[in-house]
Amino acid sequence: KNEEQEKSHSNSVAGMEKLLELESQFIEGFNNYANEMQAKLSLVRSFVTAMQTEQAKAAQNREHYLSNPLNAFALIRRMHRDWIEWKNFIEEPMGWAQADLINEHKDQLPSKTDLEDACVAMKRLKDVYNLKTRDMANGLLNDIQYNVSLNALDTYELGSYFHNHQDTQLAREWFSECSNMLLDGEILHPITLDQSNMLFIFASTLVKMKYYSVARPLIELAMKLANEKNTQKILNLRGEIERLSPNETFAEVIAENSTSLYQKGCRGQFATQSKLYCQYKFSPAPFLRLAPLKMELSHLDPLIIVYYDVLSAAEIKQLQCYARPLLDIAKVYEDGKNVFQPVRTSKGTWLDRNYSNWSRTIGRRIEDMTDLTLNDSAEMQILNYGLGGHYAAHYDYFDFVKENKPINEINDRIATVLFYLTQVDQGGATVFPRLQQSFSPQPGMAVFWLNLHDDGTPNNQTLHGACPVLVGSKWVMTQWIEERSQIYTRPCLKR
Ligand SMILES: O=C(O)CCC(=O)C(=O)O
Ligand SMILES: [Fe+2]
Repeated sequence: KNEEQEKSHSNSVAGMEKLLELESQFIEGFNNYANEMQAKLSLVRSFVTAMQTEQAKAAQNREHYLSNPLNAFALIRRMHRDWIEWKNFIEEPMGWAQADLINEHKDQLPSKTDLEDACVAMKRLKDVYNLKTRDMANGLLNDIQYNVSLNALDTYELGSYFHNHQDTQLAREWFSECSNMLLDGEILHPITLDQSNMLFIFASTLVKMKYYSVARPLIELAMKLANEKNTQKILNLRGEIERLSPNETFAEVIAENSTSLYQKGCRGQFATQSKLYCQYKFSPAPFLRLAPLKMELSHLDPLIIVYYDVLSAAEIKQLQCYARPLLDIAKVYEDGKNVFQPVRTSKGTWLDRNYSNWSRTIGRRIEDMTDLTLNDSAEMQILNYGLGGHYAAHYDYFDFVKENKPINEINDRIATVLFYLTQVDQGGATVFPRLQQSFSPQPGMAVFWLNLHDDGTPNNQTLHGACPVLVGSKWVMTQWIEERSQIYTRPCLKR
């Protein structure tokens, strides 16, 4: 199970590039397979033609034909040798190299869990952004039409997943999309030759699941395409649908009025407040006199400050190059340890600030931005989100009160700095639902906020989350800053 989570293909867009590369190898293999078949086919065809010509010559008068010693000798030789060789030729296995190629990479292929995660991510996108199933299937995502659509097999997979997970309303919607595609002439399975039988099988599955109204038009089409062999069973199924369909139950469609503040934020529906003010930050480092930081005060309690152009394009490239080969499933802290949880779907890696000169520079800049020290703080974490990748609303502090820790062991995360390395085409905002604040990623921008009150207790107004990425590859870097080493510069105040 653990190993499977390490792979978790859908959890990072950059991580999925490996799959695309692998598929390109498979395609090349299949192309070779097709070429081999074609070569074999043309050999067979030319042999058949030659033999037919010979037969035609003989047909006029067989005895006369065979009375020529050349014809007689050739026939005997052919019948002794050639046909056996052709038999061997036919039996020669084909496509083994290609099958081996796939077999060798079997454990790099997405698992059942990966596919299920991907289905869950599709539902998350639908729910958070209030998308219609039909629009999703057709590549219309939040009013932007992409030149991409799902095919019948994709929609069938989603229908089956939601059916198996008791979401019959959603299952019906995806099966209906699948059915519409089939009625438009799409093929459900590329390896079936008998279209009518394929429709029959799909319709009987739908009948078993009690989606009679989705099955009905399919069975009509199957009837049209039927051959003698399957007419009777199609007729039987049609009868069954007529008999059962009055009992069909439709799940109640829940009116869309329960939009949470989090969802509103993700949809960009918070009233756009004027940010408090903007200024240049010239201190504490003398260097800032020359290159002040552009900051925008966004919220006072908890304090939230946004910085613009605080990472250069070159630094962003460095960070991504460093992280790309090291991406591993991101975890969350729970009961004293770090574990994988579906509330956080991304891949990431840690970066020691002392890794190199450029990382040290970034570390110093964080201290300038925050007026805090990073002594004893954890490493920086670089993250890349995947299909519908998100981080559900959470706090960055630990809340040791809940954990019953003695006071001298308490060292909480006083602040967070969240850098955006990329822009996200759609979705992927960071939302503070209780403050009704949302931030859309822009490369080089950073959000800094304090997680604790001045007396060191957790400020639950800092609840925040990363909205699912609808379209894009979202890269961020976070620095969680710890409390205790701030003692000389920022002593905690009594309430
Ligand atoms: O990626 C984001 O927008 C937020 C990430 C975050 O909250 C975290 O990593 O703690
Ligand atoms: Fe966070």
